[in-house]
Amino acid sequence: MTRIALIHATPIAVEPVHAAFAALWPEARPIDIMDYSLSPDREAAGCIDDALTRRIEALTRYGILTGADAVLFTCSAFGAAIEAAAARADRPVLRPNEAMFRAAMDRGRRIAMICPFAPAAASMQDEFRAEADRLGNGATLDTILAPGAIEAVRAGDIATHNRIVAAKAGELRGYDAIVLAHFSTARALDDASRATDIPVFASPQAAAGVVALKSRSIPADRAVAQSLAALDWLLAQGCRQVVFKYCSTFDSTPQGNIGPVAMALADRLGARGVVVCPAFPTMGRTIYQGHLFVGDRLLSESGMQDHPLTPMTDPDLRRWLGRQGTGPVGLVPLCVVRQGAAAIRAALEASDATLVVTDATSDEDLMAIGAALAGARLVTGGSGIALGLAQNLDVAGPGVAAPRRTAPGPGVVLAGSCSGMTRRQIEHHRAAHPVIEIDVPAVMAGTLTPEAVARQLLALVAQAPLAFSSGSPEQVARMQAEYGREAVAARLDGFFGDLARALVAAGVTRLVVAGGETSGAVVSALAPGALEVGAEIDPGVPVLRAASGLALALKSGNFGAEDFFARALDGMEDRP
Ligand SMILES: Nc1ncnc2c1ncn2[C@@H]1O[C@H](COP(=O)(O)OP(=O)(O)O)[C@@H](O)[C@H]1O
Ligand SMILES: O=C(O)[C@H](O)C(=O)COP(=O)(O)O
Repeated sequence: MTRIALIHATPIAVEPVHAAFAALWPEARPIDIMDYSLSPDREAAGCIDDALTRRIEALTRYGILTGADAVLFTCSAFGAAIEAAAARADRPVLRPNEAMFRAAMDRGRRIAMICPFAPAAASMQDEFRAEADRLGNGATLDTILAPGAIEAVRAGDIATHNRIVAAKAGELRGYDAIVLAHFSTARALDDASRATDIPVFASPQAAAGVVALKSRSIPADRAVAQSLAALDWLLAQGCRQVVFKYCSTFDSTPQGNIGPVAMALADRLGARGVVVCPAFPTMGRTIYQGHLFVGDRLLSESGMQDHPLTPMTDPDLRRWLGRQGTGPVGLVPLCVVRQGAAAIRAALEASDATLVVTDATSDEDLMAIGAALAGARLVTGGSGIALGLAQNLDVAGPGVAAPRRTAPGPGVVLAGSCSGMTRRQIEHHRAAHPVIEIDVPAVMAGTLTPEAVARQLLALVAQAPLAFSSGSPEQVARMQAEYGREAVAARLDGFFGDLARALVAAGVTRLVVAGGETSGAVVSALAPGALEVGAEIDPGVPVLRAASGLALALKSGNFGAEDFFARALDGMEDRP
């Protein structure tokens, strides 16, 4: 059982943080280390002096001596000292505000912090500044003191505390998010959320993180290194379950990257019997006897055998992983999955293999697999695997925020996927909108520039134009034979990235992108920061909104119905 040393500088933080653990992570064992002189001493010192810094370090060492897997400070007034202690510790040492600040910055740049304990304000401002600088997002934090609130809670009058904090929240205008400064203030989260339309965040509840990598088809050693770095970061945030998400068509080559990355993550986490389940039944991706199907076809006959970067020529997931050097791979067959969560868990635990392909042909199977994975350190799968994982988390969340608004504005479609579905969607779009074919040989020869295509698109922007590079398997094979697979992909990635940048710079506010790699290139070039997930346009493809107001739909080549492009652009329009 994971042991977390909680270090409290004030008694008023104890109850909220325990309540948060009980709700969000009941399997953990939080232990309390209390030095209630810290908070008044901090107030008297007026800053984090040497003596306080040494005390924070000693407490961190003591927390580790108790055998804790991580140390969490519950008082917000010691940021720099905690950072210094963390640098010397051999396991995660966390400040209370890290996750909350990031969650708030995901909502936009203008953040307000309601702060009942004035001496904590300066160091929290510093922490916020450091995080905003690290992310380069230009976020600003205004501190709003809430006189009387801390005194009320110290006197046990929670109702008054909550009323004061909520009243402050209700007065705020023009902010993208409000954060509540201390663990003790989290008590007022519900009241404050009711008092305002602005999303409100508190420390204990803001504790989830996603890292999006573009590692599907880069060299395996780089994919492993990037994934391990992401894992370390997530562990440092205190994450207790890590999901390695890959495509539900298992996009990879005999060199990787799913097998090597999954093995490296399992090794770092000491995990065995790790589930491998790319099933996404809603999209026709099912697994039976370890073989992946797309609709009523084996994967290798579904069109994926012609994929430009990751041609999937073998539907046997165990054999495919074996070619990627994973060693023997286990199987939990459908007949066991149908016996339910306990049987699945027992089968995974009994397996000698590190990786275990798990059959699933329906959403009910994914729910049972999800239940079996409660507490598993590592899970791997397509996006469908998430279906059954949420039930293990009793997360109310920090309140539902009002969706971001997109200024109605010009919309453009970019297609780099060569999948059959994308090519049909392009033809469908052509019937009512202008469609421009990007001349790939001219791109490779350097005679066609992204700026030229941007100019063509912008001239037609009122009619929802589309530009595509998507070629038939024969055209793709010709380009690759002439220039090499990686060179074509890299050049087109760069082209789409520059094209998207030029379009957004010229005022495009709605962008639909077809193709996973192509979407990765566009997002890397635009660097929009965290994206808010909105309504689902078609299964597996939501509207995404950036803090800047830009709306995106990033579509796997295979996903979406034939009329997807126009519907996606339409779905991004804000309606009164
Ligand atoms: N005409 C073309 N010839 C060769 N390769 C192409 C062509 N058009 C696009 N590509 C490449 O095909 C790949 C498509 O991958 P991706 O965008 O991930 O789509 P999907 O989601 O269908 O896998 C990209 O690497 C892209 O650069
Ligand atoms: O066809 C598929 O299943 C896709 O390649 C896929 O899995 C993409 O998934 P994503 O969730 O859109 O990355």
